[in-house]
Amino acid sequence: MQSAPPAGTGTAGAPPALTLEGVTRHYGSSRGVESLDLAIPTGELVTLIGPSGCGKSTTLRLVAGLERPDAGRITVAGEVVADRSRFVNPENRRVGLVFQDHALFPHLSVARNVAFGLDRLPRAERRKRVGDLLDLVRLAHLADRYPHELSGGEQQRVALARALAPRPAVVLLDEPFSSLDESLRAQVRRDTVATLRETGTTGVLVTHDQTEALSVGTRVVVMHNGVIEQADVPEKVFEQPATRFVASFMGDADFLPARVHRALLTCEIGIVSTVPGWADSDVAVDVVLRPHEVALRAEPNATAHVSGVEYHGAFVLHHVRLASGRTVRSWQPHDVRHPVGTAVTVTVAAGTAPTLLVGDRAVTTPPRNAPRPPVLP
Ligand SMILES: Nc1ncnc2c1ncn2[C@@H]1O[C@H](COP(=O)(O)OP(=O)(O)OP(=O)(O)O)[C@@H](O)[C@H]1O
Repeated sequence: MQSAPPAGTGTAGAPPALTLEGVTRHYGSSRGVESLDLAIPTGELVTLIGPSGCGKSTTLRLVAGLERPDAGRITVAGEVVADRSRFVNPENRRVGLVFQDHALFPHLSVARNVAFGLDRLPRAERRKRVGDLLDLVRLAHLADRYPHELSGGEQQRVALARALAPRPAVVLLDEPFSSLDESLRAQVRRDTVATLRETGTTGVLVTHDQTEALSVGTRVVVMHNGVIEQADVPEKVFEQPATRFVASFMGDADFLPARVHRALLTCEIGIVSTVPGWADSDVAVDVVLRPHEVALRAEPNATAHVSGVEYHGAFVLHHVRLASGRTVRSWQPHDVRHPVGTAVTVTVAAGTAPTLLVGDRAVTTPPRNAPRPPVLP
């Protein structure tokens, strides 16, 4: 499930900055990662997201050379760094690392931290490179300080400068903002992304935060149980999730049993939409409804009732219990609040083209051998 990279990245004719082909790593009987396939062109910033234990860190460790794959091949800027017969040590891969805790050397000054990976450069060149990097991350005035004399955001910028200094082909960022408090986080994230873009650096950024994954990544890779469920541009991952898992993990989603009959999608709440190209179908599916697509109208005779109201500031999330006992959620503007117990009619906002699932997979064309909808009495 891989898509073409977004326009504007990659260098014509150049190999991808990073390629994983069939990369597998098991730990005894537990699956770390399984058959990962991914190609990241130069200049892309890919975000890697998934629940705890899905294999994100294992993927980074394999690329960094801190682990060996059991099978498959990893290529960095056209050079095979790991496969069945070859294993390049971490220090000889063109891979930079930025960790959550920054992992700076406490006994070295800022400048010497940044210079750490540059020992092969002549002294004058090394000094120039360190100066350029400190200018880039706006820390030249703190070059002689030690890590404990820096704020969390400054430490993170030093870690980024240190990772970029040897001109890596790829920088791996393992939850780089999670130790920063909320107010600092957004600023450091903006600075980091700007620095990566300015230097044209290819990045893989692991995050737990869906908004971060969608807003920062030129492409988002969603992992689950050691496999890649979907790798695509953020809009596709959110608006056209490939699987039930991606639909529920990336944003809020409710699922209702539905039917596509002669190109008309219906479910418990009535007609949802037309489904072009399904004119000859009569298929049972599940429809994915996002709370921002669900509209409510108070109506005394309606069979659905508001079962919960959550105030989120700008918006109010309404939980609605349908006649079947199933629940859907609806975002309403902050000045709309239907009290618990209100009878409401539920509809889907005009123009919505919801995701349809057969089993756990999204379908865009009428599936062969799809389940027939139950015959209603
Ligand atoms: N050294 C190890 N020995 C045994 N099992 C391991 C080892 N490292 C990872 N695993 C297992 O491999 C799977 C993937 O772990 P990994 O650390 O890559 O997940 P993750 O997505 O990074 O999780 P988190 O978000 O919690 O950091 C998990 O089931 C984990 O228990």
